Amino acid sequence: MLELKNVTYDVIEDGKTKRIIDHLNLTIDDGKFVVITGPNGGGKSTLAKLIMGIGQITEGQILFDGVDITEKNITERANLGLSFALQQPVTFKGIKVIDLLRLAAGERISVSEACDYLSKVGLCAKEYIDREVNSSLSGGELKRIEIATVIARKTKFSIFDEPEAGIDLWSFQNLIHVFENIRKTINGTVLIISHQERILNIADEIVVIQDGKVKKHGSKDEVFPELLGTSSAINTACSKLNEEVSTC
Ligand SMILES: Nc1ncnc2c1ncn2[C@@H]1O[C@H](COP(=O)(O)OP(=O)(O)OP(=O)(O)O)[C@@H](O)[C@H]1O
Repeated sequence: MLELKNVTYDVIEDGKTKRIIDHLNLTIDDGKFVVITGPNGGGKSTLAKLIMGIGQITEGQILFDGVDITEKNITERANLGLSFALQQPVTFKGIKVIDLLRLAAGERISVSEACDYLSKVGLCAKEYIDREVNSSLSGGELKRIEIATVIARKTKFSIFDEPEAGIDLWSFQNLIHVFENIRKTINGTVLIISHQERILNIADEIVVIQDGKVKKHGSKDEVFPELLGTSSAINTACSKLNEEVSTC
């Protein structure tokens, strides 16, 4: 279980304190598939990073399985079972895709196992397995490779920050199947930041973050209808429109 208690995060901008996360309380139970959504700039990515230890909270407490991880660094949190796929994935010059997947899995997995992870995220494995994880890969390819590494880690708690970002509409259809599959097969907890209706639609719970606070948290059936007509719904409508235009 992940518990955020009174979590506050301030930064200094132009000499002034800017509050990004504001006394936020949130509990995420084990084994849940939770989607965080909300307006741009509401604090979702910042919150995900703070859970992973990328940045130190100003006030409050973060507990993971009852252990206070507030002061723990990224490596310690990763070792306790947290994984994170960034909104903007990073490159690893000199490291091949297969090496990265082996590092993520924590063992020397076979080429065929590594290929399975790549296939899960819709990549034609043999074309990528020996590629270097550098800037020669497109944003969408890097994103999918990063998602594959998080799947390979098989940790208790996986965070995906906007997995749809930078992924084309055709691959997005595959990605939905990836997350539907993760939902069915994963033993741990999954926390996804997303604006996409199809991802929101497979959630157990939806959390709406706005102005650094939890505006709403409840079951999908409770929260989802209220989101219709908001930016999330508009994003979806735009995606559908783009899809129609591109198939013309
Ligand atoms: N280090 C920082 N210094 C100043 N402002 C910051 C910093 N980090 C985040 N912010 C601001 O905090 C707010 C929340 O940012 P964040 O990226 O968490 O939003 P978000 O909800 O993930 O948005 P989006 O849906 O657009 O990805 C934004 O206004 C952002 O500009």
